[in-house]
Amino acid sequence: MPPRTRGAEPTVVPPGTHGEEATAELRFDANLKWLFTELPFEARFDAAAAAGFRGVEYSSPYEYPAAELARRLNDAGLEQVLINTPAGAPACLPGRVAEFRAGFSLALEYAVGLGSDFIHVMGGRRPAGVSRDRAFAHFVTNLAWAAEQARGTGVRLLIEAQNKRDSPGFVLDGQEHAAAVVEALDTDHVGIMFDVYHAQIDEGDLITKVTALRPRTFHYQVADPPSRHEPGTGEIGWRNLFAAIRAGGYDGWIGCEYRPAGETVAGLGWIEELAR
Ligand SMILES: O=C(O)[C@@H](O)C(=O)CO
Ligand SMILES: [Mg+2]
Repeated sequence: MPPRTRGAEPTVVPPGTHGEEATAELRFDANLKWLFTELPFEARFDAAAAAGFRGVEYSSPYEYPAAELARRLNDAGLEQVLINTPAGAPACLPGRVAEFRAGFSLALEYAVGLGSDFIHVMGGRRPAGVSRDRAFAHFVTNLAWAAEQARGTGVRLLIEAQNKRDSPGFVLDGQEHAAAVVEALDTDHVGIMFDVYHAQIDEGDLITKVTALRPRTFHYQVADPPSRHEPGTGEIGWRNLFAAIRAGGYDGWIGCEYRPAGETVAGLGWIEELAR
Protein backbone atom coordinates (compact mmCIF):
# COMPACT_ATOMS: atom_id res chain seq x y z
CA MET A 1 0.00 0.00 0.00
CA PRO A 2 1.16 3.58 -0.37
CA PRO A 3 3.32 5.04 2.43
CA ARG A 4 1.46 5.04 5.69
CA THR A 5 0.92 8.69 6.27
CA ARG A 6 -1.95 8.70 8.71
CA GLY A 7 -5.04 10.33 7.37
CA ALA A 8 -7.87 11.63 9.48
CA GLU A 9 -9.59 8.99 11.58
CA PRO A 10 -13.17 8.40 10.52
CA THR A 11 -15.54 10.71 12.31
CA VAL A 12 -18.60 8.49 12.00
CA VAL A 13 -18.97 5.82 14.67
CA PRO A 14 -21.12 3.16 13.08
CA PRO A 15 -24.15 1.81 14.86
CA GLY A 16 -23.45 -1.27 16.93
CA THR A 17 -19.91 -0.36 17.92
CA HIS A 18 -21.02 1.53 21.03
CA GLY A 19 -18.21 4.00 20.64
CA GLU A 20 -15.37 1.50 21.25
CA GLU A 21 -12.06 3.14 20.50
CA ALA A 22 -11.17 2.82 16.82
CA THR A 23 -7.41 2.80 16.99
CA ALA A 24 -6.16 -0.16 14.96
CA GLU A 25 -4.50 0.65 11.64
CA LEU A 26 -5.94 -1.62 8.99
CA ARG A 27 -3.46 -3.79 7.08
CA PHE A 28 -4.12 -4.60 3.44
CA ASP A 29 -2.53 -7.44 1.51
CA ALA A 30 -2.38 -7.74 -2.28
CA ASN A 31 -4.08 -10.62 -4.00
CA LEU A 32 -1.56 -11.43 -6.72
CA LYS A 33 -4.13 -13.20 -8.85
CA TRP A 34 -6.15 -9.99 -9.13
CA LEU A 35 -3.65 -7.16 -8.67
CA PHE A 36 -0.52 -6.39 -10.71
CA THR A 37 -1.76 -8.44 -13.64
CA GLU A 38 0.11 -5.97 -15.89
CA LEU A 39 3.09 -8.16 -14.97
CA PRO A 40 3.85 -11.88 -15.14
CA PHE A 41 3.00 -13.63 -11.87
CA GLU A 42 6.65 -14.02 -10.87
CA ALA A 43 7.17 -10.24 -11.05
CA ARG A 44 4.12 -9.36 -8.94
CA PHE A 45 5.87 -10.02 -5.61
CA ASP A 46 8.43 -7.25 -6.08
CA ALA A 47 5.79 -4.96 -7.56
CA ALA A 48 3.53 -5.46 -4.54
CA ALA A 49 6.40 -4.75 -2.14
CA ALA A 50 7.40 -1.65 -4.11
CA ALA A 51 3.82 -0.39 -3.85
CA GLY A 52 4.01 -0.68 -0.06
CA PHE A 53 2.28 -4.02 0.59
CA ARG A 54 3.75 -6.25 3.30
CA GLY A 55 1.53 -9.27 2.69
CA VAL A 56 0.20 -11.16 -0.31
CA GLU A 57 -2.43 -13.78 -1.01
CA TYR A 58 -3.21 -15.84 -4.12
CA SER A 59 -5.52 -18.74 -4.73
CA SER A 60 -3.15 -21.10 -6.48
CA PRO A 61 0.55 -21.58 -5.66
CA TYR A 62 0.53 -25.04 -7.23
CA GLU A 63 2.05 -24.11 -10.59
CA TYR A 64 5.35 -23.29 -8.81
CA PRO A 65 7.57 -25.18 -6.38
CA ALA A 66 6.97 -23.95 -2.82
CA ALA A 67 10.70 -23.24 -2.40
CA GLU A 68 10.66 -20.83 -5.35
CA LEU A 69 7.66 -18.94 -3.97
CA ALA A 70 9.20 -18.85 -0.50
CA ARG A 71 12.34 -17.31 -2.00
CA ARG A 72 10.32 -14.66 -3.84
CA LEU A 73 8.43 -13.81 -0.65
CA ASN A 74 11.63 -13.59 1.31
CA ASP A 75 13.45 -11.49 -1.31
CA ALA A 76 10.56 -9.04 -1.45
CA GLY A 77 10.08 -8.94 2.33
CA LEU A 78 6.49 -10.18 2.07
CA GLU A 79 4.33 -12.40 4.25
CA GLN A 80 2.15 -15.09 2.70
CA VAL A 81 -1.33 -14.53 4.07
CA LEU A 82 -3.51 -17.00 2.24
CA ILE A 83 -3.69 -19.76 -0.35
CA ASN A 84 -6.72 -21.76 -1.51
CA THR A 85 -7.19 -25.49 -1.70
CA PRO A 86 -6.74 -26.67 -5.33
CA ALA A 87 -9.65 -25.58 -7.51
CA GLY A 88 -10.33 -29.05 -8.95
CA ALA A 89 -11.76 -30.62 -5.81
CA PRO A 90 -13.84 -28.28 -3.67
CA ALA A 91 -15.18 -29.62 -0.38
CA CYS A 92 -18.87 -30.04 -1.25
CA LEU A 93 -18.60 -32.66 -3.99
CA PRO A 94 -19.97 -36.10 -3.13
CA GLY A 95 -17.87 -38.96 -4.46
CA ARG A 96 -14.68 -36.89 -4.56
CA VAL A 97 -13.50 -37.29 -0.99
CA ALA A 98 -10.13 -38.84 -1.91
CA GLU A 99 -9.47 -35.98 -4.30
CA PHE A 100 -10.44 -33.39 -1.71
CA ARG A 101 -8.14 -34.99 0.85
CA ALA A 102 -5.21 -35.16 -1.57
CA GLY A 103 -5.81 -31.50 -2.52
CA PHE A 104 -6.01 -30.39 1.08
CA SER A 105 -2.84 -32.30 2.01
CA LEU A 106 -1.00 -30.55 -0.83
CA ALA A 107 -2.38 -27.18 0.31
CA LEU A 108 -1.18 -27.85 3.85
CA GLU A 109 2.29 -28.75 2.58
CA TYR A 110 2.45 -25.48 0.61
CA ALA A 111 1.00 -23.41 3.46
CA VAL A 112 3.61 -24.72 5.89
CA GLY A 113 6.39 -24.22 3.31
CA LEU A 114 5.31 -20.64 2.61
CA GLY A 115 4.52 -19.78 6.21
CA SER A 116 0.97 -18.96 5.09
CA ASP A 117 -1.40 -17.86 7.84
CA PHE A 118 -4.43 -19.38 6.15
CA ILE A 119 -5.79 -21.97 3.77
CA HIS A 120 -9.14 -21.12 2.22
CA VAL A 121 -10.99 -24.45 2.07
CA MET A 122 -13.13 -23.86 -0.97
CA GLY A 123 -16.71 -24.96 -0.53
CA GLY A 124 -17.67 -24.96 -4.20
CA ARG A 125 -20.88 -25.14 -6.17
CA ARG A 126 -23.21 -28.06 -5.79
CA PRO A 127 -23.34 -30.09 -9.02
CA ALA A 128 -26.64 -30.58 -10.88
CA GLY A 129 -28.62 -33.40 -9.32
CA VAL A 130 -27.00 -33.08 -5.88
CA SER A 131 -29.30 -31.73 -3.17
CA ARG A 132 -28.33 -28.75 -1.01
CA ASP A 133 -28.35 -30.92 2.10
CA ARG A 134 -26.12 -33.58 0.58
CA ALA A 135 -23.57 -31.07 -0.70
CA PHE A 136 -23.60 -29.25 2.63
CA ALA A 137 -23.10 -32.50 4.59
CA HIS A 138 -20.06 -33.32 2.44
CA PHE A 139 -18.68 -29.85 2.91
CA VAL A 140 -18.91 -30.08 6.70
CA THR A 141 -17.46 -33.60 6.85
CA ASN A 142 -14.53 -32.67 4.61
CA LEU A 143 -13.92 -29.46 6.52
CA ALA A 144 -13.91 -31.29 9.87
CA TRP A 145 -11.35 -33.73 8.48
CA ALA A 146 -9.21 -30.84 7.18
CA ALA A 147 -9.39 -29.08 10.54
CA GLU A 148 -7.99 -32.21 12.19
CA GLN A 149 -5.08 -32.32 9.71
CA ALA A 150 -4.25 -28.66 10.32
CA ARG A 151 -4.33 -28.94 14.11
CA GLY A 152 -0.98 -28.01 15.59
CA THR A 153 0.55 -26.79 12.31
CA GLY A 154 -0.09 -23.09 12.98
CA VAL A 155 -2.06 -22.86 9.72
CA ARG A 156 -5.66 -21.74 10.19
CA LEU A 157 -8.54 -22.56 7.85
CA LEU A 158 -11.05 -20.19 6.27
CA ILE A 159 -14.44 -20.72 4.69
CA GLU A 160 -16.05 -18.17 2.40
CA ALA A 161 -19.66 -17.63 1.33
CA GLN A 162 -19.87 -16.55 -2.32
CA ASN A 163 -22.74 -14.69 -3.92
CA LYS A 164 -25.22 -16.72 -5.92
CA ARG A 165 -25.15 -14.43 -8.93
CA ASP A 166 -21.49 -15.16 -9.68
CA SER A 167 -21.48 -18.63 -8.10
CA PRO A 168 -24.92 -20.22 -8.51
CA GLY A 169 -25.51 -23.22 -6.25
CA PHE A 170 -22.70 -22.25 -3.89
CA VAL A 171 -22.72 -24.52 -0.84
CA LEU A 172 -22.75 -21.74 1.78
CA ASP A 173 -25.77 -19.45 1.91
CA GLY A 174 -24.17 -16.36 3.43
CA GLN A 175 -22.10 -15.03 6.30
CA GLU A 176 -24.36 -16.35 9.07
CA HIS A 177 -24.39 -19.78 7.47
CA ALA A 178 -20.58 -19.77 7.42
CA ALA A 179 -20.55 -18.63 11.05
CA ALA A 180 -22.88 -21.48 12.04
CA VAL A 181 -20.50 -23.99 10.44
CA VAL A 182 -17.53 -22.51 12.26
CA GLU A 183 -19.45 -22.57 15.52
CA ALA A 184 -20.52 -26.19 15.05
CA LEU A 185 -16.91 -27.26 14.44
CA ASP A 186 -16.00 -25.81 17.81
CA THR A 187 -12.33 -25.29 17.10
CA ASP A 188 -10.21 -22.17 17.27
CA HIS A 189 -8.45 -22.70 13.93
CA VAL A 190 -11.39 -22.45 11.51
CA GLY A 191 -12.94 -19.05 10.82
CA ILE A 192 -14.85 -16.96 8.31
CA MET A 193 -13.32 -15.20 5.36
CA PHE A 194 -15.78 -12.32 5.13
CA ASP A 195 -15.65 -11.28 1.48
CA VAL A 196 -17.37 -7.91 1.44
CA TYR A 197 -18.06 -8.05 -2.30
CA HIS A 198 -20.00 -11.33 -2.05
CA ALA A 199 -21.77 -10.21 1.13
CA GLN A 200 -22.96 -6.95 -0.37
CA ILE A 201 -24.40 -8.63 -3.47
CA ASP A 202 -26.41 -11.30 -1.66
CA GLU A 203 -27.00 -9.82 1.75
CA GLY A 204 -26.17 -6.15 2.41
CA ASP A 205 -26.44 -4.92 6.01
CA LEU A 206 -22.65 -5.01 6.07
CA ILE A 207 -21.89 -3.03 9.22
CA THR A 208 -24.27 -5.08 11.33
CA LYS A 209 -22.83 -8.32 9.97
CA VAL A 210 -19.20 -7.28 10.29
CA THR A 211 -19.86 -6.26 13.90
CA ALA A 212 -21.87 -9.34 14.87
CA LEU A 213 -19.56 -11.85 13.19
CA ARG A 214 -16.31 -10.25 14.30
CA PRO A 215 -15.48 -13.06 16.80
CA ARG A 216 -15.70 -15.69 14.03
CA THR A 217 -13.96 -13.63 11.32
CA PHE A 218 -10.28 -14.38 10.64
CA HIS A 219 -9.88 -12.53 7.35
CA TYR A 220 -11.66 -10.01 5.08
CA GLN A 221 -11.50 -9.48 1.34
CA VAL A 222 -12.61 -6.30 -0.41
CA ALA A 223 -13.91 -5.22 -3.82
CA ASP A 224 -16.76 -2.89 -4.73
CA PRO A 225 -19.87 -4.20 -6.51
CA PRO A 226 -21.14 -4.18 -9.13
CA SER A 227 -17.88 -4.04 -11.08
CA ARG A 228 -15.59 -5.73 -8.52
CA HIS A 229 -13.11 -2.87 -8.93
CA GLU A 230 -11.36 -0.90 -6.14
CA PRO A 231 -13.26 0.25 -3.04
CA GLY A 232 -14.84 3.59 -3.89
CA THR A 233 -15.81 2.67 -7.45
CA GLY A 234 -19.19 1.18 -6.61
CA GLU A 235 -21.98 1.05 -4.09
CA ILE A 236 -20.45 0.39 -0.64
CA GLY A 237 -19.98 3.06 2.08
CA TRP A 238 -16.35 2.13 2.73
CA ARG A 239 -15.39 4.77 5.29
CA ASN A 240 -18.07 3.58 7.67
CA LEU A 241 -17.43 -0.07 6.91
CA PHE A 242 -13.68 0.23 7.55
CA ALA A 243 -14.45 2.17 10.73
CA ALA A 244 -16.66 -0.72 11.89
CA ILE A 245 -13.90 -3.25 11.19
CA ARG A 246 -11.39 -1.08 13.01
CA ALA A 247 -13.75 -0.47 15.91
CA GLY A 248 -14.03 -4.20 16.51
CA GLY A 249 -10.28 -4.23 17.18
CA TYR A 250 -9.49 -6.30 14.08
CA ASP A 251 -5.72 -6.67 13.70
CA GLY A 252 -5.54 -9.18 10.84
CA TRP A 253 -5.16 -8.68 7.10
CA ILE A 254 -7.68 -7.40 4.60
CA GLY A 255 -7.16 -8.91 1.16
CA CYS A 256 -7.43 -6.68 -1.90
CA GLU A 257 -9.28 -9.09 -4.13
CA TYR A 258 -10.49 -6.75 -6.85
CA ARG A 259 -9.98 -6.18 -10.54
CA PRO A 260 -8.25 -2.79 -10.82
CA ALA A 261 -10.24 -0.37 -12.96
CA GLY A 262 -6.99 0.83 -14.54
CA GLU A 263 -3.36 0.35 -13.67
CA THR A 264 -2.90 -1.32 -10.28
CA VAL A 265 -0.64 1.22 -8.54
CA ALA A 266 -2.54 4.21 -9.93
CA GLY A 267 -5.67 2.79 -8.32
CA LEU A 268 -4.32 2.39 -4.76
CA GLY A 269 -5.29 5.87 -3.57
CA TRP A 270 -8.48 4.50 -1.99
CA ILE A 271 -6.44 3.13 0.94
CA GLU A 272 -5.45 6.57 2.17
CA GLU A 273 -8.74 8.09 1.17
CA LEU A 274 -11.16 5.55 2.64
CA ALA A 275 -9.31 3.44 5.18
CA ARG A 276 -7.02 5.79 7.09
O1 LIG B 1 -14.10 -14.55 -3.73
C1 LIG B 1 -13.44 -15.28 -4.46
O2 LIG B 1 -13.70 -15.42 -5.66
C2 LIG B 1 -12.21 -15.92 -3.88
O3 LIG B 1 -12.00 -15.54 -2.58
C3 LIG B 1 -11.93 -17.31 -4.13
O4 LIG B 1 -11.31 -17.93 -3.30
C4 LIG B 1 -12.32 -17.96 -5.42
O5 LIG B 1 -12.86 -19.18 -5.20
MG1 LIG C 1 -13.12 -13.86 -2.01
